[in-house]
Amino acid sequence: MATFGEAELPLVLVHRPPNFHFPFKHRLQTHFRLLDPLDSDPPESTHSFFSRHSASIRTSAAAGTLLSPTLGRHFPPDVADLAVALLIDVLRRVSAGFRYVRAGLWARNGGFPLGFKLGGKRVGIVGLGNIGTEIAKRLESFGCVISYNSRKKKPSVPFPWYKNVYDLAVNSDVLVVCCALTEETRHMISKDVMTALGKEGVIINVGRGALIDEKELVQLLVRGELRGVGLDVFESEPDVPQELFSLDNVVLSPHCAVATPECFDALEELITVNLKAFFSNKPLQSLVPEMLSRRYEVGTMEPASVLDHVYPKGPAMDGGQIASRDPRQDSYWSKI
Ligand SMILES: NC(=O)C1=CN([C@@H]2O[C@H](COP(=O)(O)OP(=O)(O)OC[C@H]3O[C@@H](n4cnc5c(N)ncnc54)[C@H](O)[C@@H]3O)[C@@H](O)[C@H]2O)C=CC1
Ligand SMILES: O=CC(=O)O
Repeated sequence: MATFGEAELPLVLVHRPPNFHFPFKHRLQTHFRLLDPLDSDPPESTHSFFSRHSASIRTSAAAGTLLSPTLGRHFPPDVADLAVALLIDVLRRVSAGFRYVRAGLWARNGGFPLGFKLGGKRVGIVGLGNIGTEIAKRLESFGCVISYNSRKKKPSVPFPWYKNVYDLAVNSDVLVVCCALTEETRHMISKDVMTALGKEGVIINVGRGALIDEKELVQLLVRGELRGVGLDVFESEPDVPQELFSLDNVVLSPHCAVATPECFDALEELITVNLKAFFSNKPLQSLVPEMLSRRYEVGTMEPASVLDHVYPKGPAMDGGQIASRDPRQDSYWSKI
């Protein structure tokens, strides 16, 4: 069995969802020695890798666990920009107009069907967290009327709150979906909710695909029972329902709302700073609630049980992040 104890660089065990491809891995490798169970052949779960190499990891100099919010403060503006871009595209038919021009239909057939105004639309935000707040800020400045649904009314927020997403849909022209995916929120945008939004309704989803009942969404679109949708996320990424490809009122992007080089640079910087602070016993730049940010000293706990301790119910892998089930938090993730 390999031993990791003699590595000169601090040893970091990477715990990531399979579909997160860690764009800055090479740069982090100049500071840390990364052990990524998913790079094993065949790929392994973090738990089994941890157990298998437990003895070596325990004798390495820096046994401990670091969990800290990483993207949190960097990505919401980028995700919000894409959500607004999708909404403007659906309403003003930007991509559809491009296809029309490119196919030579403008010259052949003349005028293109009118798009719809953004200003004045009643936008219901599903999940007014970091991203939802950025979206609200942007859309308010376009003259939209904002309201939201979340588990609880947020006392400092001026927008009307709807206790359930159905009532939010009844009172909205647009639903922007950006809440965390949990057992509770899976398929929260159900057929009933979409029907309540109505034939002139638009849905934008930058949260997670499974927040929407995708089969029902496709059926409603095929039957012309929604004005349009803009989707960055899908239930079985990267598989996208084929029916969507031929619909002109559908705008699709490949789960890239967060993916700007600026965001990844900031993320890499934050991860590096946090890991360096961790290895030199200094305070982290970004902290998670106490329960998740403990340091486990060598020998005080079996490494495998550290993960069980941090995720008492097991990590909720939702397709792009590790979401905590801790009810005190809205969502939590760590890319490392
Ligand atoms: N498309 C992309 O590239 C990205 C997508 N995301 C997704 O966006 C989600 C939201 O991110 P943030 O705003 O930063 O998270 P956040 O934790 O700040 O906000 C989540 C919001 O969801 C709400 N929420 C949770 N459970 C709910 C429920 N049962 N009903 C109604 N609302 C509920 C919470 O009240 C909270 O306001 C993430 O969980 C992630 O899935 C995040 C980053 C990038
Ligand atoms: O969807 C991306 C994420 O960081 O979450």
